Amino acid sequence: MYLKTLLFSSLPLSLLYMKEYRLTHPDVTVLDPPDAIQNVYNRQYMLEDVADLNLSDSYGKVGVPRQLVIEKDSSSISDAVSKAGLRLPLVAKPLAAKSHELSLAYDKFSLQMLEPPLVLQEFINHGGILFKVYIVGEAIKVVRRFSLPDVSKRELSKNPGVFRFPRVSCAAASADEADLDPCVGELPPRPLLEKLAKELRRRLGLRLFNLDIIRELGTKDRFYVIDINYFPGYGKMPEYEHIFTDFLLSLVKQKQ
Ligand SMILES: Nc1ncnc2c1ncn2[C@@H]1O[C@H](COP(=O)(O)OP(=O)(O)OP(=O)(O)O)[C@@H](O)[C@H]1O
Ligand SMILES: [Mg+2]
Repeated sequence: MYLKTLLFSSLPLSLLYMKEYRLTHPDVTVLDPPDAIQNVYNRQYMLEDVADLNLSDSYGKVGVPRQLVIEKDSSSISDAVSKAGLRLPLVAKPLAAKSHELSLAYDKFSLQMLEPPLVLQEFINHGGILFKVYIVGEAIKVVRRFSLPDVSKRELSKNPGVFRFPRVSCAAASADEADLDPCVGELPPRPLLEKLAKELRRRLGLRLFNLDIIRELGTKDRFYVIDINYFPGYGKMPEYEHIFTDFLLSLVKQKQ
């Protein structure tokens, strides 16, 4: 059966056009609606659904790092951070998720060197390992990646300043083959990920996305979602050919 599908990435221009197009072409399957996609393009809102979900069961707890949005005025950042009670170090991320110029701020005084608009997020030590959880409709695939190393209290006092760091996902090698400490490298429990993916599919209104998840150092079951990407590089997902084909076939079946 012939299935017409559309993927929309050039936002927000396509938004209006899409709404009209959907009305005039009801036979076309839209994989994910542009307004839902747009929500995960802004770091202020992208993690809101994870925070609201506040998932906690016998397999673990999933939250988001505490964060603060700074719209403008870098001189006010230090006060805003104190007021919000955020702990250093902080990861500074541009508000627009398409920009990847991230930095790590070690001390309060250098916060004024940051350039708003940005999101400041508490840095969570996680043993330098990150879990990329790919979601394709009902399917979930998890891979391990090397991530930023932990920051000790000693380093924190010895290294004042703001450090820009390169795009970690481009540099990071797969940690799947690495000989890792089981406390750090063990994949998050499958039932927990299934629950999380199911809820987020519904709340975000999306079918094609990934989650960057870390496990807090020294814990077995305390997880944080630090980033959500729409339509990530599925080429790096093992078995993507089967997973994607099955996904498209399931759409055909639904249509029938
Ligand atoms: N709150 C945090 N605690 C600890 N490490 C973090 C935190 N936020 C980000 N990182 C580290 O910084 C990296 C990049 O962060 P993030 O994924 O939010 O940025 P990004 O620009 O969207 O990157 P990418 O496109 O590579 O996913 C993460 O892979 C992780 O190593
Ligand atoms: Mg990321």
